[in-house]
Amino acid sequence: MSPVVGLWGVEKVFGSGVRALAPVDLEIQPGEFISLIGPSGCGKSTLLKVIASIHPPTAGLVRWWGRDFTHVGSEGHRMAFVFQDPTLMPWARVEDNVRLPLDLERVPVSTAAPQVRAALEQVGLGHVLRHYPAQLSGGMKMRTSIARALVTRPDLLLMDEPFGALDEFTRDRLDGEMARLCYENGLTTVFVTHSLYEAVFLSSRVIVMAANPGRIFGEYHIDPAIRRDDAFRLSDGFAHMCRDLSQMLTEATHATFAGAEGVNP
Ligand SMILES: Nc1ncnc2c1ncn2[C@@H]1O[C@H](COP(=O)(O)OP(=O)(O)OP(=O)(O)O)[C@@H](O)[C@H]1O
Repeated sequence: MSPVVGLWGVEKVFGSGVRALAPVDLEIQPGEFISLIGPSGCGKSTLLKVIASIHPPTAGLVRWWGRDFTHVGSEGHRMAFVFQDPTLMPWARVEDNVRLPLDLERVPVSTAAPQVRAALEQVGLGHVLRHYPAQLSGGMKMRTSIARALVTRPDLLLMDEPFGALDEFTRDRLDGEMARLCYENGLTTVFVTHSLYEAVFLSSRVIVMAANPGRIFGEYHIDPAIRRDDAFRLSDGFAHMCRDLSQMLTEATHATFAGAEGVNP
């Protein structure tokens, strides 16, 4: 079976000359929850945007469900992106914000309404359909943004540090909700984060990146069958995995500096 997304020998050099991605090989399998983590500037967002086809690669091959990007968007091959900023329309009610992707596809409002309600219920916001963004907390705004991504029933969810701006308590709660949502539905997810605790809590595979040039340094696997709940967060196993990953991140950071010396003498 083809991976959901496959990248082979993918490089990205920006017009400024910055080599954001050295050759990257990555195959994302159905149902995986992958986190991208690594030092600032190592190309996490760039890699996510290449996967989203927001950035075309400079070299290499990317395939979505075994085909080129023109096939993405059809039933069974849908992708959605969640940014760090919830980017809600302030003048529109929550339900209208969430309906936006369906409006853009010209889905009739009567057909869209149950999908909008279901997406909002998935993120625990079934009771604020008629609210405006200004009436929501930061966590609720982000949940609305996630509902807007879920409303198209994506097969691949891409998230660029979605909870980075939230307080730790809200973030932990949203992590728990995301884990439940993604694992229960077998939703393939790629998630950029700066938090190794968040990466361990959420992921079935953590990709550790190094910088100068941006590249994959290593990966860390976590049993997808583990229940992502408070008991897991407090367990010795969790602490052990965080220590392992922290060690790998330290090595990636050293490799970053070694790489920087090599690339920019
Ligand atoms: N649109 C762009 N044009 C030029 N250079 C860019 C662009 N986007 C990113 N870069 C550069 O590419 C490199 C990788 O950036 P990227 O944002 O992917 O890293 P990151 O790992 O996500 O960083 P951070 O953790 O700080 O968010 C950086 O040197 C950055 O300055």
